[in-house]
Amino acid sequence: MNALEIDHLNKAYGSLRALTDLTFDVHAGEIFGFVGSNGAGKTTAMRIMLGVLAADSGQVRWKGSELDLEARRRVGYMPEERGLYPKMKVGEQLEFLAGLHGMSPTAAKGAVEHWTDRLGVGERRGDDVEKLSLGNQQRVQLAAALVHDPDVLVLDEPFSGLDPVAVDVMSGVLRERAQAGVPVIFSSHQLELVERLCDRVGIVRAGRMEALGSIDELRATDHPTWLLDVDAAPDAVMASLATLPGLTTTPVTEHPGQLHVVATTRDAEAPRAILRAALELGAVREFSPVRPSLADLFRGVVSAGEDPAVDPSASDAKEGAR
Ligand SMILES: Nc1ncnc2c1ncn2[C@@H]1O[C@H](COP(=O)(O)OP(=O)(O)OP(=O)(O)O)[C@@H](O)[C@H]1O
Repeated sequence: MNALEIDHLNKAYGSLRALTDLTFDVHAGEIFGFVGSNGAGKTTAMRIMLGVLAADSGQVRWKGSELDLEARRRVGYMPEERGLYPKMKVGEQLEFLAGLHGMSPTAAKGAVEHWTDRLGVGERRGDDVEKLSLGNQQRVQLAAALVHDPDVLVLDEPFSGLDPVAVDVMSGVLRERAQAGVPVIFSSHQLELVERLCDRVGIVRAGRMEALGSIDELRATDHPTWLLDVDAAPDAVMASLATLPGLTTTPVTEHPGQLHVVATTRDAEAPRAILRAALELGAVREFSPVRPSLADLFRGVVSAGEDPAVDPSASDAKEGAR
């Protein structure tokens, strides 16, 4: 099987369970988005995939065989902590790293020229890494992950801190690598980007894989939601809908007067019942299904595990502070 398989990984740091039975695979040629709140376990899982951290149990396989040291040389990895030597020249450093992956000096030089040009840092090959802006250092870091033409790409937050042009360049490179048959997995908190770029997504919460699939597959398992705008007092609409079974209604913060109606059970009759109840109160200005974004789906998955006693805005504040 041409896939990177992550099979029942468990990992604890002392008494903290960082991963619990984490299982998923990334197929050859697909871009997989690995998302989750801060501390959900993404970096831990990616470090285990690379072999820089040992799992307590579970396996990582590539093409059906456990990833051994030799196979790991064929993986391109972009670590979250970034790992470039600040006082070494960009070109020399990349050639050195390519050599560690077994490339000849001539092949390494050609590959370094190719990738630095492709990633827009060709002009900086003769500069020390520390003289580059953080975004350009990140482009060099991606070049380091790509320079040995890896069979698998594992990238920890490759898009954080990049300007929109660099995001486009990086997205183009990942698409191109996937089209060449490479499984690409990357973590990110930029959910719009993940939604745009990825074939499949995995949402982790507290070390467990809580949702897995294409965005459309995740939408299909989500609770159907409608936007409702009635010419009547919102409180009266909410009170009326509260009498119907299996529905929860919340005001849309950005648009006073509009409501989101969520069906907590799947009932084909629900839209008709909502519309009937609304029409009894006033003219219906809008009634339409809401297509949840990945950010909406993510919030649903994360809030499903929240302790109701905990103020949910606290975790938003943490996300926003990143
Ligand atoms: N070396 C370590 N020692 C102890 N605990 C650790 C260590 N590394 C990570 N952890 C803990 O393990 C959990 C998972 O951390 P991890 O860095 O894998 O999460 P993450 O999903 O990558 O988070 P972020 O999005 O913030 O980068 C967190 O609770 C973290 O505090």
